Amino acid sequence: MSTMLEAIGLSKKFGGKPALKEVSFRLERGEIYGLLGHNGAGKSTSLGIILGMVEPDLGEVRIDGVSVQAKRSQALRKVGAIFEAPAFYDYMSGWDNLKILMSYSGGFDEKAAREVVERVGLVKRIGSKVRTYSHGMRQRLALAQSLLPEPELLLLDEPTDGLDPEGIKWFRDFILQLREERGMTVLFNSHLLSEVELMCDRVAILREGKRVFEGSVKSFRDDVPVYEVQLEPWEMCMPIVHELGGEIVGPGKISLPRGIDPAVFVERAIRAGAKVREFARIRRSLEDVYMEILNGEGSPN
Ligand SMILES: Nc1ncnc2c1ncn2[C@@H]1O[C@H](COP(=O)(O)OP(=O)(O)OP(=O)(O)O)[C@@H](O)[C@H]1O
Repeated sequence: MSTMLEAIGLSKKFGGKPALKEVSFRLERGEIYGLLGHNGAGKSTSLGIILGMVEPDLGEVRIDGVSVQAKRSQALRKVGAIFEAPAFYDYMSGWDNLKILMSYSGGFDEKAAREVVERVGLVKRIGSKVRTYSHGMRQRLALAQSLLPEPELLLLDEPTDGLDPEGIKWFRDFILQLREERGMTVLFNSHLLSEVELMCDRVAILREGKRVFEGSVKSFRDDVPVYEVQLEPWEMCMPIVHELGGEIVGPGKISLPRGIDPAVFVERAIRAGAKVREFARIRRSLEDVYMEILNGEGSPN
């Protein structure tokens, strides 16, 4: 694998207030990477710096080895992006918008434009005025525009924001297919954790401008198992939790403390006179991990 994007020690202050503090991450070619965090955590600032639209106070971004800060247009040659609300001319058709956008950057290529329009499923409506487009159709047009430079790296700012469930699923399948067919590398930020979980290989979580977590979605799902046990009588729970740790998560239900061998826990519970009614390995979602980290319980890895 080779590195597609490197963000190295990015720091940025706005009016003396830090928005990013020494944030680094790296995307390998073909990776889908999610940038997560609460409102104001620094996600858009990171994307802005990567796109050369925001100047970092410190740090550098390299795309395929080329510095965005030193050689912006060369570095961004292989990049397609949807950043902030894409500005289209509402009184023109989707097609004419694409024509204009292409003419800004090297000239109109009808064949390439037809291909992207087909790819994003806008063929039937590409001749209609953008003012008549739904939010989902605008997003498709924005995606078409981001694909025009035949990018190897896509940067997407809240791409699923405001889409309906069908639109969200379409977007997910679309991105996964782009990666499958072209080895596309994708970096996006989102608040939709369930979607991020389905799409991303790795995620970084930012909190108040600092990167507080980076990890593979698969690893935190599989490597840090959480077990739940249902005991009877349920009154047994308190003394057992008191002795062995864990958390009561329902009547008679204990979430086992992390790191303890579940067999040891169950054996102790039985010895104490409890009956084990249910025992389950719980799959932790990205949301669980996100909440744990941002609520300050520390990193799971
Ligand atoms: N142009 C700017 N001028 C002043 N402050 C800014 C500017 N851009 C961002 N900030 C501040 O920097 C911090 C990080 O903002 P940023 O937009 O990067 O967060 P975010 O994680 O993208 O948030 P959201 O999820 O709400 O989009 C915030 O405190 C924000 O108010």
